[in-house]
Amino acid sequence: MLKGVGLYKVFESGFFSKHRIVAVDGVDIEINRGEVLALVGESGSGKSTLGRMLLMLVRPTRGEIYFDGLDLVRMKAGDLRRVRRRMQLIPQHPEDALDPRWRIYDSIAEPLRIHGLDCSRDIIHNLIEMVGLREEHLYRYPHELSGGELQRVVIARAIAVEPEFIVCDEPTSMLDMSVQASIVNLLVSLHKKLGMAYLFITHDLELARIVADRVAVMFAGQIVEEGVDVLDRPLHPYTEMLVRSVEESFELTQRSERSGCKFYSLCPKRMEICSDHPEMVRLGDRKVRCHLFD
Ligand SMILES: Nc1ncnc2c1ncn2[C@@H]1O[C@H](COP(=O)(O)OP(=O)(O)OP(=O)(O)O)[C@@H](O)[C@H]1O
Repeated sequence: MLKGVGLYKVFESGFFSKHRIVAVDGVDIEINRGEVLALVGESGSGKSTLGRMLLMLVRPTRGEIYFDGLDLVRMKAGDLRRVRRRMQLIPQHPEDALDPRWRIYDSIAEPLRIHGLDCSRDIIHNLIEMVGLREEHLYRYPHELSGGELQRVVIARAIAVEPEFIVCDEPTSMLDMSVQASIVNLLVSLHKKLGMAYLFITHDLELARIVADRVAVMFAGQIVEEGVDVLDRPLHPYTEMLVRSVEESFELTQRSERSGCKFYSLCPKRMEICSDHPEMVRLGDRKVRCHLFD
């Protein structure tokens, strides 16, 4: 359903674009209809940039994105606006998605109005119930809701337009432990009921295990491994290290501009050949970018 091919994103800043950050470095990614793909990796590995690129909220420096065969990168702005209804974002900070001056009712109705869909009272009331809130919440302002309630509102707003694909970008990481589980349960139950596909971005490996059909592991802007039981049977040395030391923070040189494998300097299994760039290798239902499997 959604496919990214050879995606790169370079951020440039400073005078004469002196500073270059390669946030996404040659990613191929595919998400099937109704599937949950978890995207895991440490902070700064490029997960959010990749997620936002797939929604065309960030324009790729290079590469292609296809949604149901439609070429999003070359699409005209008006057509892209129409396709956007079918793809939504649930961001890490729910307050970013809501106008503080608007009542919750208007925030949920807004995407329906924009896309010329039915935004009658019954529809809005049904949406607020679907996310486990009550009618009274509709008439409050964002600052009158808790973090968990705000995230439920953002979810209601995202599902209002009946999307086929949602990027959930660390949707629970800013919430108290006590409400995290209830938001995950809500997202899982909505997925079962409505059947949309999720790209579920998280650095919480346990959460990825619970929600995902498939997991992709990102390191330094690249997907280094992808498949069904990646976290239980890791092949790439980086995934092994990530699984083993979930609680530790590695000293990573993530933005290293060296050629060859990005994980070279940290890899306990590096070989001479690893100074050459490794291609993604397919092993049954698994893909891994490592010379150990050439
Ligand atoms: N708008 C931007 N301008 C410049 N650099 C950016 C921009 N957005 C992201 N970056 C840089 O790109 C890299 C990847 O960032 P990104 O937010 O995609 O990583 P992430 O894996 O989602 O991290 P986190 O888990 O902390 O959200 C980082 O080095 C970040 O500083």
